[in-house]
Amino acid sequence: MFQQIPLIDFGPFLNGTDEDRQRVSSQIGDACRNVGFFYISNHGVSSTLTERVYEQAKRYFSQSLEEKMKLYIGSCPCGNNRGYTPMFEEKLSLKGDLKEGFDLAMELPADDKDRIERGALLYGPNFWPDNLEGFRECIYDEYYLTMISLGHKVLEAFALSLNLPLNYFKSMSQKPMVTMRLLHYPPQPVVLDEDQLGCGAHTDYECFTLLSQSNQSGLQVRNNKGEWIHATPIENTFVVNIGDMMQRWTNDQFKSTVHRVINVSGTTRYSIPVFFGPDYFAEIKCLINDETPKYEPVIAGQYLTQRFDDTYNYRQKNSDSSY
Ligand SMILES: O=C(O)CCC(=O)C(=O)O
Ligand SMILES: [Fe+2]
Repeated sequence: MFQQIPLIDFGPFLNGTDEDRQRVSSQIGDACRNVGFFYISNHGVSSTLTERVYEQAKRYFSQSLEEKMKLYIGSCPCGNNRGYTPMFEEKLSLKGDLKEGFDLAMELPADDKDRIERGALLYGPNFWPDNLEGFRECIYDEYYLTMISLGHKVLEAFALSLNLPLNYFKSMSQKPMVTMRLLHYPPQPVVLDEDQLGCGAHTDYECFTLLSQSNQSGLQVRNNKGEWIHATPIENTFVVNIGDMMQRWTNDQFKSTVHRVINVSGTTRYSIPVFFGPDYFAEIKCLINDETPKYEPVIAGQYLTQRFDDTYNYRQKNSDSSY
């Protein structure tokens, strides 16, 4: 039963010896098995870069609704879930979430071979604003690509903690489905409508999430007693949490823990999650030897498409969930 979320120094994994990497991985493995959430410090991403991304997020969201709706996620040309999500569009709360977002993922051409020839429709280009100079460079060229590198390191730590070779996940994350979101939560009244939270109770869909939070608290994590534990922001850290694909992959060894956001800070809250999934065609199939698999194998991209279909208003007509 956890009462708090562990903080793990990731520096020795990045810069240390093999022994350091084993030690950090074992701390991470414990956190993944018992909590499903942990913070990492000394992750190598500069705080100045992160601050600049928040500045861009504020700049983006301060535009008029009309301007933002030009990039409405439901009208992105490739239908690959990129662009602007208005308030209440996402239905993790029954009445829709009290947040707006901007989604992007790996920049690939519209005629990407896997997309055209093999139906990997989540691949393709992003849906960028053309009126915000420097936005794309800061968000994508600098931050997104940095987070991809960090994500690969986290996958290495997961591999070691599962007694697998360090590079085990590498061949399955060459063209990874990594969605980054800029999120903006307006303050919400203290009297709560349980059906309308900043982000309703949910688990994440991919393998894991690297989350940066602004100074405002709001994120809560449910422990196995059903108590909500606050994931208070800690400066210069990322919150890392396991998603459903990793729980399936590890046959429930790693926990995809339920969490939600309620912004009662009285002020605006921003956060930047980066959801790290594997390649579209990676097979998510029990990787624990000598255990009976609890889940049917799934193709990662098909699984993720279904999860998006289930939560985004604009995709509801496609939805017929089997997960
Ligand atoms: O905003 C946050 O702190 C967390 C958001 C979240 O859980 C999500 O987008 O899946
Ligand atoms: Fe989440």
